[in-house]
Amino acid sequence: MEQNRDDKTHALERLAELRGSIDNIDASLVHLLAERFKLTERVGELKADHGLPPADESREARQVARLRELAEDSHLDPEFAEKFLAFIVAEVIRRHERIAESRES
Ligand SMILES: O=C(O)C(=O)C[C@]1(C(=O)O)C=C[C@@H](O)C=C1
Repeated sequence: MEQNRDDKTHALERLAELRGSIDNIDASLVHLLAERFKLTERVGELKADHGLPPADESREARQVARLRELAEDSHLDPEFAEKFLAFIVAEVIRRHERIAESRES
């Protein structure tokens, strides 16, 4: 009984420790994403100013191939890495389109 309580206390301590590290990683992800969106904002402005299309499928294909390889090397599911990139890129394209529209009006 006493042993069970010790085990559980230990497990809860370990859980809090792991969650602390997860929180740090989540913070890094948010910071990295914010930096990425700052850069893509500049890309969107450049594209709009020079009449370039918001999306570039050949660039995306190269990014997907590269990320899938990196994911495999890091033991991350490449399907997940691809979906994650697609989710971000879709939002970037939406923002590029908005910038282009605002230049037109
Ligand atoms: O590199 C570009 O041309 C971008 O607009 C950036 C970006 C990206 O988020 O990485 C977004 C849209 C394009 O289809 C390809 C890549």
